[in-house]
Amino acid sequence: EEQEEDVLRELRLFLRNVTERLSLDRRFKAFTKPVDTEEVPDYMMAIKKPMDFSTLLTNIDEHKYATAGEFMSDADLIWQNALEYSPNSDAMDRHIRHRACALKDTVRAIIRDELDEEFERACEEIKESR
Ligand SMILES: Cc1noc(C)c1-c1cc(NS(=O)(=O)c2ccccc2)cc(C(=O)O)c1
Repeated sequence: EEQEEDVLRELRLFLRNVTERLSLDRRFKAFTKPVDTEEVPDYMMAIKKPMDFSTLLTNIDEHKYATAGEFMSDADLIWQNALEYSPNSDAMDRHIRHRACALKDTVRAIIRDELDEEFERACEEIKESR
């Protein structure tokens, strides 16, 4: 009903705000759009579920996330994929791994500081009731 739609609208506003703030951080520029398979031809063979900030925003707009937890699972894919694809000791891989680790810590810090536990529980109850 209406109150439930109000909660889900507030969730989408919060998730868009988090995603947009991450997209503005210069450290995370490589995560703003899908990895370019022209530039990185073997990427799709190595990574089964690519993810990036622009795809997160599209998913939010398509009401794909019923809870912040579901959003976190996709947001975590971004840094997990980067660690998986860039495991080597060369400078480029180390660079992307540092950014991936910074992204992991930044997402967790934002959610811990800004997501109200009661609000997330309300989203989970709406999801269970549907
Ligand atoms: C993310 C990610 N996961 O694996 C890799 C590798 C990256 C990643 C992706 C991008 N953006 S891109 O796929 O459009 C591109 C790749 C190569 C040349 C020019 C553009 C940039 C960088 C970067 O470090 O600059 C790294």
